[in-house]
Amino acid sequence: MRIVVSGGGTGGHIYPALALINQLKKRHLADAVLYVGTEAGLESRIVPANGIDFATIKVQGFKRSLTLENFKTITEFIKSVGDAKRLLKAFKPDVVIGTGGYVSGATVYAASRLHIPTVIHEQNSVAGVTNKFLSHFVTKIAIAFPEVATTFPAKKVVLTGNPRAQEVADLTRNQRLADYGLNPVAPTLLIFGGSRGAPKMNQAALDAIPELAQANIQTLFVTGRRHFDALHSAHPTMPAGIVMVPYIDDMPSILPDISLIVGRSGATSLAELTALGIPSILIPSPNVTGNHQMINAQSLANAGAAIVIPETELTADFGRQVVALMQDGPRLAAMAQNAKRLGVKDAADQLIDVLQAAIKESPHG
Ligand SMILES: CC(=O)N[C@H]1[C@@H](OP(=O)(O)OP(=O)(O)OC[C@H]2O[C@@H](n3ccc(=O)[nH]c3=O)[C@H](O)[C@@H]2O)O[C@H](CO)[C@@H](O)[C@@H]1O
Repeated sequence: MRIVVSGGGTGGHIYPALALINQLKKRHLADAVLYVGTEAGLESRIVPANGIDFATIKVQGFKRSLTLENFKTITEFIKSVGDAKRLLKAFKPDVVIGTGGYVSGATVYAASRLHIPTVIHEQNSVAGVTNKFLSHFVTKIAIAFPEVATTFPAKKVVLTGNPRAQEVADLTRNQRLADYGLNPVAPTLLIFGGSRGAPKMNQAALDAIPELAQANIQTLFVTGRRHFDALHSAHPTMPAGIVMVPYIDDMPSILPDISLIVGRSGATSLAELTALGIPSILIPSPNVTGNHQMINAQSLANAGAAIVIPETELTADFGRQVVALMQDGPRLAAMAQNAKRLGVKDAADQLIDVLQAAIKESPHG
């Protein structure tokens, strides 16, 4: 199939799109692929680095209330849709999929106006603004959490899971922690605040470091690119066994060697850690639509796969809590098993089925 994929802004929208493309390629179903993103989003670095054709359009986000700014945004949106239409007319895709972010709003909407079959993938337990808007125009809607189904027109919805889960599901330990100067066989804690990093999370990590060091807990602390320089100047050296880095370019290479994750509860991260069966302590971001990170996290906590700590309830005891769990082998093993039960190991194949159904359903398909 000829496919246009669009999703951007943040890793949580980009990595599922890349996982889908990889699986299409693996199954020799990708005759031609074009990724449409923005220059400003993380996708402009990540997508070309993965050897995928990348085109950009300019988009601006909507404010949630009606402001003068939104009038400008609407004009911008109409312009973005025009730009997207030009790209689509030239590329002639059989199907267009949006994985979230404003850029997917313009691209998928443009496709629907051109009567090209369209699919959106909603990673979260609460729908984002873009996907809510697009749900009225698209052919099919793929979801990863059953809770979100009722937000969308029922006959379009298919539960597929997150394709990134399939990409990592069969990975096994490969001792790549050595690339970061860590002992590749020691139990390891990974701390990261989603794809962009989170200052509150970084602070909690810094506060916990003396305790982690004292307990000899090997730790990989990922700050997020834009926070690294300031943190590194303030803390130029870390205790032995603790490594601070800005970003992990190839997360799947290290995840199988991680014993515990302390992180935000972005949907794509959760898809990865359930597919692999990694226990976690989740501190949901409170700054997201419909508090969806809390709902994402609770679905893992309810299954005994994760411990949830609301950001407002982080205390000076946090470091001790993390150390205690890292030292509790049986509990970690039970949480790992419970996490693995939630993983959807064929999510990319299920999403490909949805793409094929969308193409078939279209009068031009
Ligand atoms: C603040 C915000 O709006 N966050 C949203 C964003 O999160 P965010 O972009 O943080 O997304 P997720 O936590 O879902 O996924 C992060 C992705 O980035 C990867 N990664 C992360 C760090 C790193 O150093 N290297 C790396 O490759 C992870 O392995 C994962 O694949 O999109 C998610 C998916 O729609 C939402 O659920 C989140 O609520």
